[in-house]
Amino acid sequence: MSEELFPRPPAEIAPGAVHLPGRLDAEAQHELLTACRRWALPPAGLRTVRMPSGGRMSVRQLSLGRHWYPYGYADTVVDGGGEPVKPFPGWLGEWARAAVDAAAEVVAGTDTLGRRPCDVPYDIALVNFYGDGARMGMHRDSDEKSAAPVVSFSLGDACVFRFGHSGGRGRPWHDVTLRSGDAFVFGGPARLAYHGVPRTDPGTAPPGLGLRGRVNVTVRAY
Ligand SMILES: O=C(O)CCC(=O)C(=O)O
Ligand SMILES: [Fe+2]
Repeated sequence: MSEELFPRPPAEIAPGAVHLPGRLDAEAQHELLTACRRWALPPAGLRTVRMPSGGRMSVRQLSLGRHWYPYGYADTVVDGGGEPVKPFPGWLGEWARAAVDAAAEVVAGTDTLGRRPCDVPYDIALVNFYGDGARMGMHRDSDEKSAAPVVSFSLGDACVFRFGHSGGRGRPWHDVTLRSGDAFVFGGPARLAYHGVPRTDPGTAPPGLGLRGRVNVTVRAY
């Protein structure tokens, strides 16, 4: 990304966890954001997630392919209006597989991210919308049966993405800044690591994108 003051090379944050800065160019970011805006409309659009504890997530969310609710997957919005979930688009699976292949280049010499080229049948995406002040606590993505890598794409405001380990929510962890267009892949030994978003940095979205806030799309295989 030429406008960055300091270069941001791809980096293996932990074994199996790879940050791919600037993975999506401005056109791809715009394309993904346009799709997110379409998906966010009802039915089965953006909603506030209620936790079993009675609290609400500050992040608003929608699902594609299968509906995620705390804690499982369903074909319909079982904790909302009961509508069928929107389909998972094939092109998003292609983007995810290509990102896994790019991440595998970074960890070349290890097979932590599975077979090359990536042949994972990605079929689920969670789209998270972070308004000012929204955050996501430390958690694991553990409701999928598949051990395939998770691929996340970020749009809009930058955030601190906290990536820990599978042994618990606590330290050690790495804080990584995810910016608009970045991808983050976590598989292999990192697949069940705890991670979260302690904060976003409002107002840091690329001016040309036309987004206030942050959108994150995580692609998974069920
Ligand atoms: O917003 C992010 O970057 C992370 C989202 C996440 O961890 C999730 O949807 O499970
Ligand atoms: Fe997650």
